[in-house]
Amino acid sequence: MFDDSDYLDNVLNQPNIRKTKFTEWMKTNALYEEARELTYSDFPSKWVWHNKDKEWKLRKQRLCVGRIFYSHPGSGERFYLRMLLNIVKGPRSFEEIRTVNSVLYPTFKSACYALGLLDDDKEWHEALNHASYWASGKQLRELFATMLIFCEVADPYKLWISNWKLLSEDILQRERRILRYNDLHLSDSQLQDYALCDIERLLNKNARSLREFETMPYPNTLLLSQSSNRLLQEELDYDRVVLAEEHIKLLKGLNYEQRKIYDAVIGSVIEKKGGVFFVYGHGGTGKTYLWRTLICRLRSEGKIVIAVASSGIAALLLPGGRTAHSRFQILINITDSSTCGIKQGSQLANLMARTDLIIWDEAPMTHRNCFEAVDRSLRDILRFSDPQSEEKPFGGKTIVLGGDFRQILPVVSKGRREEIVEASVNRSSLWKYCTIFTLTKNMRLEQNPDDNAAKEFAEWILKIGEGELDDSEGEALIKIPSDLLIPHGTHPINDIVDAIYPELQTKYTDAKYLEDRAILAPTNDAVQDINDYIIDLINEGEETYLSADSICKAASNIQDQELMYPVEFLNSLKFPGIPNHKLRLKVGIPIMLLRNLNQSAGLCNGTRLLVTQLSKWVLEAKIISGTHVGHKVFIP
Ligand SMILES: Nc1ncnc2c1ncn2[C@@H]1O[C@H](COP(=O)(O)OP(=O)(O)OP(=O)(O)O)[C@@H](O)[C@H]1O
Repeated sequence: MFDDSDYLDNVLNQPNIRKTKFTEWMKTNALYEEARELTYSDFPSKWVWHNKDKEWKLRKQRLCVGRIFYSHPGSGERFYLRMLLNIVKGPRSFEEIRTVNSVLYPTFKSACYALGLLDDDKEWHEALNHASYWASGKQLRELFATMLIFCEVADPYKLWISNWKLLSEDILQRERRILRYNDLHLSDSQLQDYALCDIERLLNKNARSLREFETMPYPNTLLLSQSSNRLLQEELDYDRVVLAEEHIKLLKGLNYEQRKIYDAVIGSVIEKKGGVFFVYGHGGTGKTYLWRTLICRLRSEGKIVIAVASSGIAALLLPGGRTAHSRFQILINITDSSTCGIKQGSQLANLMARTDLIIWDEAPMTHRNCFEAVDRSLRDILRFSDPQSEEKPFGGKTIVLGGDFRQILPVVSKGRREEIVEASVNRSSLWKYCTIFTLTKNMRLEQNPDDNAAKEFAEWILKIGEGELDDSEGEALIKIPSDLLIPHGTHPINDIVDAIYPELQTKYTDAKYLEDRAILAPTNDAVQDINDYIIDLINEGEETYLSADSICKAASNIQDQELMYPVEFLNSLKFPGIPNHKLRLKVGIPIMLLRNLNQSAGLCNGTRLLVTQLSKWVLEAKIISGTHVGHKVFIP
């Protein structure tokens, strides 16, 4: 305490003036082991500040929430120190606050960066650099394209120009091999052109282009034009002999119901009659098997089949499958008068014009507006080559929709039951054109006819779908048979992990063991608890990844929004589909991707992978589910 009239020197020389809550916090950390388990923001939850003695003492009662004074991002080191105080536990000095993984950093900002808390291009430079120890030039180009699409790189040109040598290190050898000319020499600008060409193609597969990144150079158009019909080429680039052989095998296996559908669809394609078919069958009735038979037959004859599914993970089960949204360029915010983003005269429009069959799996999951948008777009594109197309559903193409209405219906945000039903494909004006086929025989059970438990389960689940377990309309309580439940004792997480992953510590390196099991949890918090528990069981070095969260400046014009949303608040937010601020990983653990990173490489929302190497800025993982099992990929 001091008065206005006191001399400044006297005030500054008071014995307690140098003791602040903050400096005493570090002193307390030095004195008490138990104090060192808390961050500065958590400290008041267990310790209380005694202003008279200028001392922190252990709290005896009541819980308390700590709050650190706000510091504006423009205030430099103070802002970064504040950021660290939400993370660092128990430091005894300023130096310890700036120490990350035993390295003392010169500034709080550089320590924040080392922890991955800053959104800065330096991290993408380092990710490419780290990955170059493990990855080939081709894999690095894929990583670079992923960064351009998903990582909001601030200066793509700088990233390119500082790393182009790494990104093109395999190109000279590749071209020598292709041209069978061992003395081939390529100049730096030619090497850059080839690498940029590859990157442009990778971006095109995700409906993006280098042209969108203003500072990035565009490759020599002559080189690119060698693959001008890339989309068509991709769809025609199948080994017809292998497909023909596979088709013979699959065709022999078709059951009566599948064969009837096969004949109807093939007839429609061959006679170019067009038509909309809907194949309705519950899980295991052989829809995917039927799609594969149709696809093998037509592709082996050089015909084009576009195979799409409503979700990325279902698309992976189809040979050459993509999500419907990405293949048809369907808008995310779709209305009942939308069309797709397919431009007349574009490669995609040409591909559509040449398409013989469209297969759309899991159709009941998709909003009817999407089918109607594709229908409108196809009529519009095809009327140039055949004016009558405008009058025909889907412009006269043959289209097969498949799925099961007992499973997931379209997601209507905060929608009531009627709204969800109204959004389904069978409420669309196109439904009247549909020829409906039903598959009833569970072929999955046929493979193990003696597995009575599987049979009972399949019957039970079907009864739920048919509403036969309860008479009530709408919501109902379903009693789960006791043999399907995991009995739990005092530690439910331990019980569920033990039941699903027995002997985890010895078996976690076995990809098959991991591929066959999964725990589904209803909330992110439950996922976090289970993940933390499992990660602690695995005896490997751990790497922690923190997100760099900030408010999108374009999203609103509110002044002082940094003040309203301090960083630790943003970090504490948890959203479905987005990992929490802190992600703990170890080599050997299975992970699931939450974005459609690169569908043609099998990387989509739901793909399961096994972590094989970890660096601070990039991780290497092996795919363990879908069509690209065994492939190694790099994720920034
Ligand atoms: N005609 C058939 N001959 C032999 N095996 C078949 C046949 N039809 C399906 N199967 C096999 O039965 C299993 C289930 O089939 P499939 O995956 O095609 O069913 P589905 O209807 O797509 O199932 P879900 O809806 O659960 O994805 C697969 O292992 C598949 O290989």
